Amino acid sequence: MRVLVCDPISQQGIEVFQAAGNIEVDVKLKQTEDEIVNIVADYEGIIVRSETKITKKIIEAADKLKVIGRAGVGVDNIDVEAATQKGVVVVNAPEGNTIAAAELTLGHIIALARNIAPANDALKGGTWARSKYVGLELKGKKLGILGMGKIGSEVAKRARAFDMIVYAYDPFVSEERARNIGVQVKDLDTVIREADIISIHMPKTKDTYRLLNAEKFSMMKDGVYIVNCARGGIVDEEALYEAVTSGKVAGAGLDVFEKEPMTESPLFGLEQVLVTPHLGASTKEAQVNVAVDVAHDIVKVLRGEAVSAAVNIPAVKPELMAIFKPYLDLVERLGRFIGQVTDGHIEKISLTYAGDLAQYNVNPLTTTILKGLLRPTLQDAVNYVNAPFVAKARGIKVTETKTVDMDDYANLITLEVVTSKGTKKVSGTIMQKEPRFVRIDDFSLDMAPIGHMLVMPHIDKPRIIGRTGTIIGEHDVNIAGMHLGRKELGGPAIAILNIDGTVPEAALNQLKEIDGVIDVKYVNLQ
Ligand SMILES: NC(=O)c1ccc[n+]([C@@H]2O[C@H](COP(=O)([O-])OP(=O)(O)OC[C@H]3O[C@@H](n4cnc5c(N)ncnc54)[C@H](O)[C@@H]3O)[C@@H](O)[C@H]2O)c1
Ligand SMILES: O=C(O)CC[C@@H](O)C(=O)O
Repeated sequence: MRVLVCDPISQQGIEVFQAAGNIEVDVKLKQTEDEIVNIVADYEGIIVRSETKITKKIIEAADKLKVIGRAGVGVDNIDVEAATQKGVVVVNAPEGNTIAAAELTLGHIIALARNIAPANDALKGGTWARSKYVGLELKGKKLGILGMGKIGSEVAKRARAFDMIVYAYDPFVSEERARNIGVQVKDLDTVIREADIISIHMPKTKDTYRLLNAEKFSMMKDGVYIVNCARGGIVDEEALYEAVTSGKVAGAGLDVFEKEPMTESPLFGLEQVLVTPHLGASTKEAQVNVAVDVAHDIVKVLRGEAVSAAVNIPAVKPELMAIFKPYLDLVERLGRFIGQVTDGHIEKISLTYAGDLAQYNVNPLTTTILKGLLRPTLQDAVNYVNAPFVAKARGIKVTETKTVDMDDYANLITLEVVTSKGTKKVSGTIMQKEPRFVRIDDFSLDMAPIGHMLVMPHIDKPRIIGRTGTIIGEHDVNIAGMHLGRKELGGPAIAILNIDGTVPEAALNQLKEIDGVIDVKYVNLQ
């Protein structure tokens, strides 16, 4: 078998293939898409870091390809969907560079606070400028961490060692876990308003793209520092330039950029901006870790063994697959649904399997529910293999209850999620081979969990549904179906509307204003 290495990786990673015996390695760096397309049909495996993009065109030309390995965390340079469609496993190395990225972040923070880069430039240019470069002490300052995952947590621990007050914004971090490492969980706007230094450690997703923009900069303290060692694009670079030149932002440390490689930017002309060329993972130790981790997983995939960090393949044993197959789709939808209707930090997830399924090891179903639930926020960082680990690492308690007694359905799966803002529950089953939701909170209903929906808990009274239809119609959104559930006349009720597309924010706000409507959530289960 042959593995193509497209970006430089540590020699120890290559030695893993040599030790495996029957795997030949070709290192071909800095190739264009077309050059890779021309040779990729000869390879069973590919390894990249962040430079080379493994596009749909490459994947489609890769007839023998079984696995793509990312020596690092982010798989945003790999078309995972195209790989999944072609049955190619994508593996990454999610932990090997955590410390390296956390340490570089601290490097940026200290360098900004003490003007190390401009003072260095001035002195080497012949200027002994002591009063110009008076800095700030970190002790007692508030560090606002956006994204308290692996790297954010390590940054927090190190900041606590500097006696900083650490605030974190991350919907998937429990307050208990944050407390254990001395971090206070806050909402986004509080972190933005109160932090002296803001450091980004979240993935780049549609929710985080340009999260720090002109509006957010205007809310910040005067003289705030911004550090981004996560992904380019989370900070709006033009807005940052304006904020630094206006003096709102005292300085910024950037390891990542919206377009990479980035060699020219107006930001490079500002002495308050410290830049590094995506060096977060670039330590000898991290490069050995990620290359060795990903090489071991590639060898396992090529040998047909289970892997620890598959990004796109469910870990379901073949003999259980036939039984679980219809339920995997159902439970993923249960998870995705709850993931989009809950507010607040998730504290506890309870799963109940009632009926025939209770006699089996339902781990694959639980993992799939967790993956569905965490995916809207964590995106590629959570997969079928690591979802339970990711939930545990965030201090989320997961309990599983099984009961074979079930009167109404052959099987009923119930997912209940307790967050800092309340409890939400949804139950589903398979009817005539199709997934159905049959209970939401305490309301019985029967609906196909597909497509776009509006979920509206409300008080059962006239004019709510009519007014809803008018508002949705005014925004040119077509209603395809509707499901209502209520317990008693005039009491709490729920309306689920199937709609033919997304709903503008303005429509959601108008719907929330209707007298009797308790909440409105847009849910996408496409
Ligand atoms: N500069 C580098 O070389 C380098 C090296 C390693 C990782 N990274 C990047 O650093 C980032 C963090 O990596 P990690 O290993 O800690 O990942 P992680 O998955 O452990 O943590 C990411 C955290 O972000 C949170 N999050 C996701 N969406 C959010 C949102 N909308 N709002 C708030 N929080 C949100 C998640 O809940 C999670 O806890 C990633 O973007 C990764 O690609 C960069
Ligand atoms: O490969 C690199 O050096 C960057 C890695 C880093 O951005 C990651 O996501 O792991």
